[in-house]
Amino acid sequence: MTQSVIEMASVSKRFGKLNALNDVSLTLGEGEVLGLMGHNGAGKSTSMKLILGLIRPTAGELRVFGHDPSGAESNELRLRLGYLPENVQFYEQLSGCEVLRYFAKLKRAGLDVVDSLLERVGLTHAMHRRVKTYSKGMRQRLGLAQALIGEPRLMLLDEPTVGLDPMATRDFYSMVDELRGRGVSVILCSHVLPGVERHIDRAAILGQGRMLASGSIDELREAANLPLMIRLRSALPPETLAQQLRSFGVSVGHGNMGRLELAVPTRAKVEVLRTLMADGQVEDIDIEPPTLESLYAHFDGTIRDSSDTSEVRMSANAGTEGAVV
Ligand SMILES: Nc1ncnc2c1ncn2[C@@H]1O[C@H](COP(=O)(O)OP(=O)(O)OP(=O)(O)O)[C@@H](O)[C@H]1O
Repeated sequence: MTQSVIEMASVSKRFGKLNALNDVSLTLGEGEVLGLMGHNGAGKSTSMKLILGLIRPTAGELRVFGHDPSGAESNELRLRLGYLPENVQFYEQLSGCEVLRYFAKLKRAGLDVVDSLLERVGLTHAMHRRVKTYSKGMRQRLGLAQALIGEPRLMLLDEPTVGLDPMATRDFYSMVDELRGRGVSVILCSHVLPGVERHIDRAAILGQGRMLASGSIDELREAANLPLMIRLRSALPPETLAQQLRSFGVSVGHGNMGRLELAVPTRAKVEVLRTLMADGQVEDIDIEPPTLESLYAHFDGTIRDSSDTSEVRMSANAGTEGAVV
């Protein structure tokens, strides 16, 4: 059992009459990476600001490294945090190097870290150029470098890959893996980040200020009970396949490039594969478990579909687009 870096118990945050967060509980252990997801206005940034100690909860208990983040130790505590805000802004007239030196001084870190951080985020070539000449992706890289100053033990990254090209996104996730390997805890905050699931230990999905679901991807898959997709090419007509697989609760639809798409209840996976392979008619096959995007859509949909937002349904969804049966 790792030590808790964040303990949030039944936290609510009101802004006037608006309930931005409602009875939210969350824990984060040492070296854990959490994907915090939710629609616009779901309460992600509010959660970040609470953890940073910039605002206080209206109700509930919040501890970061065992302390109240807006209490007497808040300044010391923040030295252990790295924060990349959404839409990061810098002093436009300063160079990238000067920006990092400025933040290094604020964080009481040595200035010698600046060059290596710029190299780490691929900005060495532009370090003496003014930030006003930087592209969106370069600003985002500078923001990441800023968040890494002082070797933080907890990183809060709000929409970290916005503006990054595919190579930079890949480098970013390698950095997350490396941080995790060093025992740094990370919260990645986003609507949904494509490709993030391999790099997170757990996901937490917020909707209208409530925690809709949280757990490992496997736990979320189990709770959502979404079908896995099997895409295949077969010599058999779709109707025959549908007939063969009906008793397993499989629905068969048409996919791209003449392939068939089978929505298969997870519990029936092995039996379905056995049946498909038995007659030797399958020419090509791919199996795709429910993605994080589909899990997010599922849990987010539960609250959007529900008129009473205090009661969240976790219903199974075993349908597929364009089903032929
Ligand atoms: N300082 C504030 N005063 C009043 N309302 C606020 C304040 N900050 C946030 N809110 C409201 O609280 C709710 C949650 O906002 P929050 O910024 O946490 O959402 P979010 O999930 O980060 O959204 P986004 O994805 O758009 O960044 C929203 O309805 C927002 O308008």
